[in-house]
Amino acid sequence: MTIVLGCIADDFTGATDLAGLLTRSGVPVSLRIGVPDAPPQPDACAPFEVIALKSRTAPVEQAVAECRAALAWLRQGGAARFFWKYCSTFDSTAQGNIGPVAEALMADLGTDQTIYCPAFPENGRSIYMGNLFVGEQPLHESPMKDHPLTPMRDSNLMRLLTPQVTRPVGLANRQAVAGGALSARLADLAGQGVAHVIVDAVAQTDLDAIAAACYHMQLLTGGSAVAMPLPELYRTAGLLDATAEATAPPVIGPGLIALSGSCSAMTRAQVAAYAKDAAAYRLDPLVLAGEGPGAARDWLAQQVPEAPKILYATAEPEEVRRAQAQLGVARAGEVVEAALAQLALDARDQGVRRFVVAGGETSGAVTSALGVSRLEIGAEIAPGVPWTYCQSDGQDIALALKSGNFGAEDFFATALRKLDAP
Ligand SMILES: Nc1ncnc2c1ncn2[C@@H]1O[C@H](COP(=O)(O)OP(=O)(O)OP(=O)(O)O)[C@@H](O)[C@H]1O
Ligand SMILES: O=C(O)[C@@H](O)C(=O)CO
Repeated sequence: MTIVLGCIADDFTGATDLAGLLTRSGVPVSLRIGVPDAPPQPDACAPFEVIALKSRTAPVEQAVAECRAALAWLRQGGAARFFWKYCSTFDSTAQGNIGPVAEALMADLGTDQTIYCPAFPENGRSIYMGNLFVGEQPLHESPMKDHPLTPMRDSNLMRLLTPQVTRPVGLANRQAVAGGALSARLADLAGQGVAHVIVDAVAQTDLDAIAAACYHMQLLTGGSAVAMPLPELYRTAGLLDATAEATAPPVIGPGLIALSGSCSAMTRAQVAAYAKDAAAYRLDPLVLAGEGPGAARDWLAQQVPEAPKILYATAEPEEVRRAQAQLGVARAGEVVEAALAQLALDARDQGVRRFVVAGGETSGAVTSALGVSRLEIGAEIAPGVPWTYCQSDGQDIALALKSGNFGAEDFFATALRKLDAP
């Protein structure tokens, strides 16, 4: 099948978030882990293809190269429209790659304008006058200010994006979006040479209006929610006639585990809630850096595969800062990711088949260690978090990859319950 929309996501939880929201419309969606080595086979492609990268904190050159390779693969599969998915909290490092990737994709596609819309109202992310809010807080006052890898200290998307790009940045504000004037505003900005347009959105109706005005653009960028209306728009425009076949999910063995490397505020509450009833082991980056994950692996080896358990490095901001001060930001993250990846492998070899993983970077490390290349999208657990199915070492497994701030406080228990009763 020809690819109708080719999507590139900068982390794994973001990729499952996007794939899950697109799946709501009943279109076939395929999620690949990394750019496939083999060229796309038309009979093995879905109209919506999502390629998951682990490029959010990668240096600009590396992120650009990976995203251009993903674009080339998707174009080979027939895609003419593309979506660059980054975080709904616009997570990027000081040398952020959101803008450079967008500019590189625009250059490859020969297009002069794109939009930036990370808003996700269902999960409390909104944009007003170019400023991003998390719930009622501006981004820079929200818990995202303490993120271990991408602390967000400014809420203004124009100020965040401008240093990342070479061409002018502009704003299409809520008045233009809600007043039906977005297309005119984009044309006006294009006339002024504005290549990068931040678009306000505070409600799903705004996102519907944005998608309707922009679905024809070669490149759209944003969070998952602005992509959600695209399948229906493509259907109406005659670009898409496929509907996903209803297939029964594979039967998944009962062994289960939760692994958390996210230090986001919601994950901290979720870990605390789950640890009340599950066996829990806390990973300390300083111990991991000195002694490796041996003690955690021994602990895991003592656990019953079918019993609820969680291994987590999730910690309060002061503890994260303490580990980073001793190890450096990158090494602190790496030892945790490497340990959780090893523990996932151990768990699989012990017979665990149900994995709930919190954190995008963490999910990237775990999924890669499990040797997964493609995910089937299953039932949604919470907005932006579906169950997914894949094979690891020839075994059917289920993975729920949870973005740091998504899901309610009882997420881990809810996820595992919903696997059997969606
Ligand atoms: N105690 C800790 N000290 C220092 N770094 C930590 C600690 N615990 C986890 N980390 C690192 O913090 C990073 C958290 O990023 P991750 O993407 O996994 O979570 P998240 O940002 O909350 O999730 P998402 O991107 O999906 O919203 C990882 O690199 C992880 O290894
Ligand atoms: O957009 C979001 O918030 C998530 O899909 C994500 O990217 C978290 O890493």
